[in-house]
Amino acid sequence: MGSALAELPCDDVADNRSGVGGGISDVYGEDLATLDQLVTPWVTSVASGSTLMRDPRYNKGLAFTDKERDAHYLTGLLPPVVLTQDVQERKLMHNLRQYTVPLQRYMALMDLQERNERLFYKLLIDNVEELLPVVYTPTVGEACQKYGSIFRKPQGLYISLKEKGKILEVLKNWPQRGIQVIVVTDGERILGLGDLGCQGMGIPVGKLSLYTALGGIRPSACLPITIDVGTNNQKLLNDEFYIGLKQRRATGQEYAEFLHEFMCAVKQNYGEKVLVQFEDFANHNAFDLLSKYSTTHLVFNDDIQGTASVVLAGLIAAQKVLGKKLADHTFLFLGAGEAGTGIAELIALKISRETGAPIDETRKKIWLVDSKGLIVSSRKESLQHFKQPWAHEHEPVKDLIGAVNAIKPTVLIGTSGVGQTFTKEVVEAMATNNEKPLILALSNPTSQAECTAEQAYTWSKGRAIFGSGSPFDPVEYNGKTYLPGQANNCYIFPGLGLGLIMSGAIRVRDDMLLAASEALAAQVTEENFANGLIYPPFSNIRQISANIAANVAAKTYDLGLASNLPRAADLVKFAESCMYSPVYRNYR
Ligand SMILES: O=C([O-])CC(=O)C(=O)O
Ligand SMILES: [Mg+2]
Repeated sequence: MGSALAELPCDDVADNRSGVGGGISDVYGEDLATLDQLVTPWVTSVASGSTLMRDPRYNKGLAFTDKERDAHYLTGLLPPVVLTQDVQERKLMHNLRQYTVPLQRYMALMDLQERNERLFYKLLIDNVEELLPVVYTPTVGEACQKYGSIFRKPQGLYISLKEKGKILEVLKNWPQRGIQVIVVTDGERILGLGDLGCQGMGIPVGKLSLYTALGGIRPSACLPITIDVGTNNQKLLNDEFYIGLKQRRATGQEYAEFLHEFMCAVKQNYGEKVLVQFEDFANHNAFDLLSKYSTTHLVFNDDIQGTASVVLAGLIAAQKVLGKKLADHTFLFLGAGEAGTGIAELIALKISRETGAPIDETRKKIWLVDSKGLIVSSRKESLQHFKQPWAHEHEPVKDLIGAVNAIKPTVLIGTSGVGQTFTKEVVEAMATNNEKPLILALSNPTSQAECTAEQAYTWSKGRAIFGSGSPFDPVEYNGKTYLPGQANNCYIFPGLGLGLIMSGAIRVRDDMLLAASEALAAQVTEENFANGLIYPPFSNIRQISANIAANVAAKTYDLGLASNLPRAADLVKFAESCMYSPVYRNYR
């Protein structure tokens, strides 16, 4: 026996087989058992008694029925009461709300995930707006900073330089088969918090929880990985609780070879159709890794491509509020790294697709400012390669306010990783030049946001259309309530991933990102627009993800990059039917 299906007798096999995981049988065919036997160095046995209760995938706590307790040697191991999952959920939400410190809520949720996985996902799905900021941005940032101190159980796979030459063996140690999504970081640029080394693990863990909760990928098909090549963070190197290698980062050829071994091992162990999401790598590696592996693997960089796709969706939606086409805007970015240049490139591509103008031309509507000022042609020689396409003809401008005054953008986007850089002067200049300035402060977590929602609304006298990477509460200004949108890539990657997996995609293409953006933009309702929103609320995110997945899958089929045939007639229905449900299963 190898598959999760076989581990426990279970009444509702249908649920088990739904999922992109039923997906297991769809994607891997009936070969899974064989595949398992080939790659697994151990045998799974049927769990019962206390072992069953200690396995978070199967534990139901007080929700085990008397019949189940009887059949699985649990009688007496639990107090007599039998609770429903709904009552358990209410109790846990009540308990969570007692904690006032976000990190305590984070730790309580991580404990739940390790104790009772289905209940964890039920909470997350049913209370997404309340819990997203806890398991994800911004609290996950603080968790990574303190990961060494709060570390209890490894939640993903750690691959350090010590494992050089043995990465394939390390992958085989991971207990689950049928992996469909890997989120990997090397911890060098965690959100806008910089190099957190091995403690970046919180990010792949958090992203993958959202793959399941928001995108319906089975938890057991998700693999968080942290590659530890050292850290240049002296504070961590001096910290006795630091969990990673205490050495400075490997770079250059040593780094490239290690990552190459990893990427080859992943393909060898999981095949062509495993999705590898690169997350929070530093600029100097992120672009190279993406371009190197996008022709041989199913890879996606969330910070470059996911962020680009979510921002483009907001801009497409905003056309309705602003009454302007994308091509009629002038865009200015503060920050010319992964997010900035990634978004800029996708906007240029979209305008080019819409107008037929060559991308070299459409890029000219887009300007970027980095730490040295406006990116202009006279700086070209000294610019990193990913900034060069944005070096347009203009005299040098030394800072953001100078650039706002010179370029007069209609859209201002912050991707600098530096907080409080959209000053009052900058926002006021945007409001002077535009009836409705579109301002996106995308850097995470909240402390790194270029400005707060309150600042954007107050300084623009309530005229800004504002979105941010980290969540902000509604703002009262002049008797009116403003709802800031959260332009975070978590709108995109769960649905995109689902679409790639359900179609059996073998490569990611920009057209799939455009398809994701269009699907997301189409979910914004008149009511949302009336509230000043350019994104739909998260409360409906599973449906949104299913729609994104369907559009991405359709594009994948159209491009001839889908390997799961035949194509389902109704891709939205198919996406929905693939999604993992956290409702408990009955054990026979
Ligand atoms: O994790 C988030 O909230 C968004 C993101 O990818 C980043 O800031 O690096
Ligand atoms: Mg990221």
